[in-house]
Amino acid sequence: MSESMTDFARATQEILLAGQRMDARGWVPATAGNISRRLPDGRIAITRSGCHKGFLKAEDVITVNGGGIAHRPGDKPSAETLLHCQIYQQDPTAGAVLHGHSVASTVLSMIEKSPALHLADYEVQKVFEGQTTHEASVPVPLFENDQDIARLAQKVTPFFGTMPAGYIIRGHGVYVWGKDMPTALARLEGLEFLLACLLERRKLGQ
Ligand SMILES: CSCCC(=O)C(=O)COP(=O)(O)O
Ligand SMILES: [Zn+2]
Repeated sequence: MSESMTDFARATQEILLAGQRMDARGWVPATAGNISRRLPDGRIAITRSGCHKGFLKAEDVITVNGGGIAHRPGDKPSAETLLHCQIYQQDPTAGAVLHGHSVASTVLSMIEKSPALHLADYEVQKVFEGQTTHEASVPVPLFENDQDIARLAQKVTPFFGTMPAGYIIRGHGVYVWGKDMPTALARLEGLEFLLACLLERRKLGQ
């Protein structure tokens, strides 16, 4: 097996396990969500469009170039591939990207009319990039949903460097990334925990 095949096989296993974990938490209902991993040679391993992320098979992971074009003709990558490519392009440290559609991210982003949610006073916010204290306020930008993913990506571009917890697409879901899959998963779990806390507090009228 060549070195690049080994990297792809390892990334594929990480993507399959991440899909199972996200499914177990209820964050990728039906065929929602997508998952990717940057390979050392610059290719991006990403889920095929339309697969259930809890039941991914190795053949459901394919590779695209930095512009989101599949290396193998006929392969159909995630409909949101350009958002993954954008993160890898804008953040050279990013090695894994996770996108989910949790109840909390969907409901909160539809209730909240301002352009961001703010996470403050929670110990868990230290899971995010550069965060060392609960005393900080971590903004999570909210972008309007758009079926034109290239146009949506343009709206996100100016925010890179200011999104330690990722971002949310209104009525749609979260995007989170990290240097590797464990880091991205930890950030997703941290963000989803905090969104669930915010939702509980809203229900309590706080
Ligand atoms: C049924 S969810 C609608 C599409 C979506 O938002 C998503 O995350 C999954 O799309 P993909 O093409 O990656 O399967
Ligand atoms: Zn989606």
